[in-house]
Amino acid sequence: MKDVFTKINKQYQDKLPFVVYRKPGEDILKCLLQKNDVLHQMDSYDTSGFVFAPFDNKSKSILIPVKNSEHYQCALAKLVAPENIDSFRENRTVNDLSKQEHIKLVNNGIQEIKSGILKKVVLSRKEEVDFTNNNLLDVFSKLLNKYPNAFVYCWYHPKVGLWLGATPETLVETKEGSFHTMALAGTQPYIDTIDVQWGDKEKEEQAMVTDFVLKQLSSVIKNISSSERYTHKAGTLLHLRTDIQGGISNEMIPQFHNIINVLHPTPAVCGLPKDNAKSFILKEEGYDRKYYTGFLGEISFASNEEMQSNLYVNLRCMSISENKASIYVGGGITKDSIPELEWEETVRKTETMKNVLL
Ligand SMILES: C=C(O[C@H]1C=CC=C(C(=O)O)[C@@H]1O)C(=O)O
Repeated sequence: MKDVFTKINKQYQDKLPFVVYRKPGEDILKCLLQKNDVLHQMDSYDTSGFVFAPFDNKSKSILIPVKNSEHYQCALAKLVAPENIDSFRENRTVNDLSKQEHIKLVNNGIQEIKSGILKKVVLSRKEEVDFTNNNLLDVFSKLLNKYPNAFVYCWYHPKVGLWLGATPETLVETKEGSFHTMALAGTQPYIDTIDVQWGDKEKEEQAMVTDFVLKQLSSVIKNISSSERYTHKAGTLLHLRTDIQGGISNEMIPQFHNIINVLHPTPAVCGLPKDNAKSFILKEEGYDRKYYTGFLGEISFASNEEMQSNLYVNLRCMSISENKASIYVGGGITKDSIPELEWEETVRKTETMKNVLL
């Protein structure tokens, strides 16, 4: 692992693109080090590499191609068991201006829902904190250890920026003809147990995601089925989760971008109806989400041998520039949302990143 970290440090100092990541629950660290600083914008999925896609698909996704990169992988030291992660602690100071602005945004969202234009909208904000730790890989190691069930990554391109995250949400996994995704929504703090009750608001907001995903996929994925809804632990938070699976054949691979397009952005990060929610977000949020609530991960569709993909929604993430880390957080708004509680949920979500920074 030390060798891989040395190579990544050198790559970063040389201002060359790289990504280093670990899939949920695995103990293998993988990295791709691009040999030049070309910005590869993706036109199709008929390729192999690591995709980094923005929320707004009007901007193109970026690929670190396997073809132009050195790739390494190594075993990780034994991971901290998820049970050992601290429960959520209330230890935060509040920025009153951000709070007022977010509450105003949520109130606007609720109005739009009450007027019938939207059913659900996911509203977010960006919070800046000092980033004084100049050892990037130290922060990345903390993410790996604290969030063993998350997809943990550090991604860099000199023409785009530096991003880190630990996301609990899978967008799409395909392997040997099988397809898997999830509907993840609804949040409460983890306090010592996952045996918790969920309110109607959370159940409804998560059901909207499940229904949307099942409906969208029914025409493109074979034998689609879904699990019971259950509680999923993500660091110091809990979410409601439903697993959705089906079959995908090699002939469907050329249609892969359609599958992505019907799903992304799901109502877990955007809203319903999708187009109205997206317009509302782009107009009202007042900042650029960039790659937050986009997606990222491996695709391997260039050869006939090992066609597979592992893509995750970019949540619980931050971008870093100079001495500032920008932490991105949001939450699903429905007719039953209480603005003050929605604000508190975003504050709790910032802790996923703050836990490794402060
Ligand atoms: C939009 C985010 O979370 C989504 C995923 C899980 C739970 C969510 C919620 O309870 O609102 C969100 O839909 C975020 O973490 O910024």
